Amino acid sequence: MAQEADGIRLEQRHGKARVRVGRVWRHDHDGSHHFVEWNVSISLLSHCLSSYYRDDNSDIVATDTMKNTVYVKAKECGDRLSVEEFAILIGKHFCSFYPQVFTAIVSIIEKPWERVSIDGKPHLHGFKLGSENHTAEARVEKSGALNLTSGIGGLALLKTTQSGFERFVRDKYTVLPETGERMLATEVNASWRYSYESVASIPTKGLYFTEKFMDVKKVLMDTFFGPPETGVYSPSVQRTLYLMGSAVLKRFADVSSIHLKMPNIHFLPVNLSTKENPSMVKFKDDVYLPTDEPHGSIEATVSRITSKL
Ligand SMILES: O=c1[nH]c(=O)c2[nH]c(=O)[nH]c2[nH]1
Repeated sequence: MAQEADGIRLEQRHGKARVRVGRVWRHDHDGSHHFVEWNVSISLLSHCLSSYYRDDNSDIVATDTMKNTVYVKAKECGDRLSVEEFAILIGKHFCSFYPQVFTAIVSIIEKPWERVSIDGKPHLHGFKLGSENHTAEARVEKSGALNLTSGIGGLALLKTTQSGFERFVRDKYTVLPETGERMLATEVNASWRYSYESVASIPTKGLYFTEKFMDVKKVLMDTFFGPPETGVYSPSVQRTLYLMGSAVLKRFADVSSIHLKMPNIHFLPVNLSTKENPSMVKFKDDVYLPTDEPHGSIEATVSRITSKL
C-alpha cells in the first residue's frame, strides 16, 4: 500500500531476514528423531507510518521481536510440520497478533538434511546433508487470504546423451555446430504456486506439502531423464523445461503455476592437436571440459489457464 504526502510517495515494509532455527522432534515410542533446519525471512506490511514521517516508533514491531517469535513458535510446534505449514503459521501469527500488520510474507529455506542408513538400516538420529533445498513462501493477509508457493533450489541434473540442439538461427555471428548428440546439464530452480486462496482452505493432512514436494521433484526428474533404459530425447532446454512444467500441472490439480529456471551448463568437447600429433585428443563424445561460466539461461513460467466463467 503506497502513501503519499508532500508530493512524496512511500511504500514500505520491514522484517527480519535469515533467522536460522533447527528443530528436533523426539518420538519416545520408537526412539526416532526428526530434524529440520530452517532459514526464515519475515517481511511485514504494517501501518507504522509515523516511524517514517516523525520520530515515533510506537507502531513498529521490532525485527528483534520477529526473530524471537520464530523460536517461540518452533518450540510450540509439538508435532512435526511441513516448512509450508510453519510459514503459514508464522504469517497468521503476525497478522492476528498485531492490529497494525495487514500482510506478512514469510520465506523459508529448508536445508536438505536426510536420515542416514547404516548397513541398510535407517538411523534413529543420524542425518547427512543432501543437495537441494526446499523453499516455501507464504503471503498471509489479515483477512486470511493466502498466497502459497513452494520450490526446489539447486537440483543439479545431468545426462550424458539423448540431447541435441539443431535448426536454430544461423547468421554471420554463429559458430555453434548443430548436434544431435551432446551432454545436457542444468541446475533446476523451481517454484510453484498452490491454488489455496485462504489459510482455512489448506489441506489438514499432516505433512501434506512435504509429500507434495517429493512428488513434484519426482515428476520433474522423471520428465527430464525419461525411462531408465531408453531415456528421452531433448531437442532443447526450452522443450524439456516446458515438458517438465506442464507435467507438474497435469499431475497436481492444486498447483496453478510453476516457474522453472534451468541454466544450460555447458560441457565443451575437448580436441587437442599439435603439428606432430594432429589428433592427440580427438573428441568422440567422451572427453569434455566442464564449465560453469558463461552458461545459457533459460527460464519460463507455465500456468494453468483458468476459465473466466
Ligand atoms: O537447449 C539449448 N537452448 C538454447 O537456446 C541454446 N543456445 C545455445 O547456444 N545452445 C542452446 N541449447
